[in-house]
Amino acid sequence: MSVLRFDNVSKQYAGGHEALTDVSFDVAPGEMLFVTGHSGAGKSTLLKLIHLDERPSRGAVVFNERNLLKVRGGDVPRHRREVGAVYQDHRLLMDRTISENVALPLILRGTRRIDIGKRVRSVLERMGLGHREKALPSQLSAGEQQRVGIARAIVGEPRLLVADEPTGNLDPTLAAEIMALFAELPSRGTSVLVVSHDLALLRRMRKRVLILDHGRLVDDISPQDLAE
Ligand SMILES: Nc1ncnc2c1ncn2[C@@H]1O[C@H](COP(=O)(O)OP(=O)(O)OP(=O)(O)O)[C@@H](O)[C@H]1O
Repeated sequence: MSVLRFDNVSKQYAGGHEALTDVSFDVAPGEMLFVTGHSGAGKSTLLKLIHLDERPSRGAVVFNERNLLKVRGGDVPRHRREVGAVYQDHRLLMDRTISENVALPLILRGTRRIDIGKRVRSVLERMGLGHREKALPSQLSAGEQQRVGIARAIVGEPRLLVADEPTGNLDPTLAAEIMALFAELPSRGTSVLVVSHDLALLRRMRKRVLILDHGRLVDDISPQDLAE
């Protein structure tokens, strides 16, 4: 069983541009992998299809054995709660405290108040932010803000975490720290798919790498091949 499967997926935008062509791959439970490629290769489009910001023109995106084409408009928010997302610009609510930001997905899900408190504290501890619960995002460094974004994405224990250039604006030490946090998630049952064009990072991480070129999946490199 896979967490995510792309079956011959193509995506043509309204203007006629084909951003993805016949893309097929599987993500296993507890797997971490990267997607890379030149600017315009189709990386963000691939994430948009997973997040249901866009729908495929042909083929199927299957998440947890459910064809996402069958997810109707009203069920899209529920699907999005099953997929944690981390962005380069982390999109925190600037007028809410760190713990309020992290609690948001649980509040939306209707989790009991007492459980929300426990889970938020626990995930903030894991991210090394236990002492900043009451701070506002503007009082944190860029790396800390990014960790809050990750805490918010994983607090609901999603089956899959997707991240779009999550270390793009961080220095190499902080980037390595964030990647180490991601690398821990598979052992907790969350698969992780990271879009990055940082080749040095990809080599260092030694995880599976999918390479997109003009919308086609041209390579699927296993960690063993990378290590050679
Ligand atoms: N809404 C849209 N309408 C029309 N064309 C689009 C749309 N979004 C993306 N495209 C085109 O689809 C192609 C793939 O775009 P996409 O954003 O997926 O690439 P990317 O690999 O994420 O690029 P980057 O690394 O620069 O973010 C590009 O040629 C882009 O211009």
